[in-house]
Amino acid sequence: MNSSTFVDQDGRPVTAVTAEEMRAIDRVAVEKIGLDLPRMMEHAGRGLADAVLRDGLTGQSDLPVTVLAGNGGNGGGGLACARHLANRSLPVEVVLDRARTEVDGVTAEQLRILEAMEVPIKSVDSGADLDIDTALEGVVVDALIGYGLTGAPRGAAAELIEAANDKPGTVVSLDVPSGVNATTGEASGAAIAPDLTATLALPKTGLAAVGGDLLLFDLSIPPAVYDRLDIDGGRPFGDKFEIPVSRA
Ligand SMILES: NC(=O)C1=CN([C@@H]2O[C@H](COP(=O)(O)OP(=O)(O)OC[C@H]3O[C@@H](n4cnc5c(N)ncnc54)[C@H](O)[C@@H]3O)[C@@H](O)[C@H]2O)[C@H](O)CC1
Ligand SMILES: [K+]
Repeated sequence: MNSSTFVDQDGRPVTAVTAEEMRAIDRVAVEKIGLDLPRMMEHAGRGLADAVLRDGLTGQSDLPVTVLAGNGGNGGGGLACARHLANRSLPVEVVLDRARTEVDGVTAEQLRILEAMEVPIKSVDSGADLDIDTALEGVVVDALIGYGLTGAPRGAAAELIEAANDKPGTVVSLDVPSGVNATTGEASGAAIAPDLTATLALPKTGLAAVGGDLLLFDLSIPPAVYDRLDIDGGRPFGDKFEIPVSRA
């Protein structure tokens, strides 16, 4: 995998990064620049909402958009997206892959905002109030797992991935389809087959092996971060905040 795996609309190469490189980019952004996770997550959530709203995806029916969320940075971006959609009067509901009490950190902060907004939040763990099949009939936003995947998806995350794939509706994944290894593109178990992936900062190398459309969203990471790591990040966004990207 190299920088010519992806190109922008004008055929210019867009650098791809592995999960390890992206983790290093995040670390330098936080530790050396002070660009903290909540700030980046807000960009992720807004970009994802924008991806869901484009192409009139949500105009297809009155069914709620279901945001599937895990407990990491990916889930937190999905929850921020849910806020933006709800603010546009779209019916939105959140399905967590764990009990509410098991969500922590910045992701729990995002969840508390949604609770205050009275956005419906269900949890696979709460059993009785969730029928997975009927919950996934509208557009599905996949924010269960991103580049933090370890091994094949387990438990409720695996169940939700399979249920989402069984539905005919549109699935939009945040950063990487859940269950797909961000570096290799391999899926060693259940993996989302997305219609669209909204990936962040730079495409992940593994996305070369994934189907569906690709949009790249800016997280506002300064070029100095890439310079410090000797990664040729380029300036893929030009004067935009998001660009379509294709597999070369
Ligand atoms: N600067 C950035 O790139 C930003 C990225 N964002 C998003 O954050 C994720 C990476 O976040 P991280 O917390 O490191 O990990 P994930 O959310 O991808 O995954 C952790 C999550 O997944 C669960 N999990 C992991 N493996 C499994 C498994 N085999 N089965 C079941 N569940 C699994 C784990 O329990 C956690 O719940 C990146 O992809 C971006 O989407 C930020 O939003 C903004 C900054
Ligand atoms: K995901």
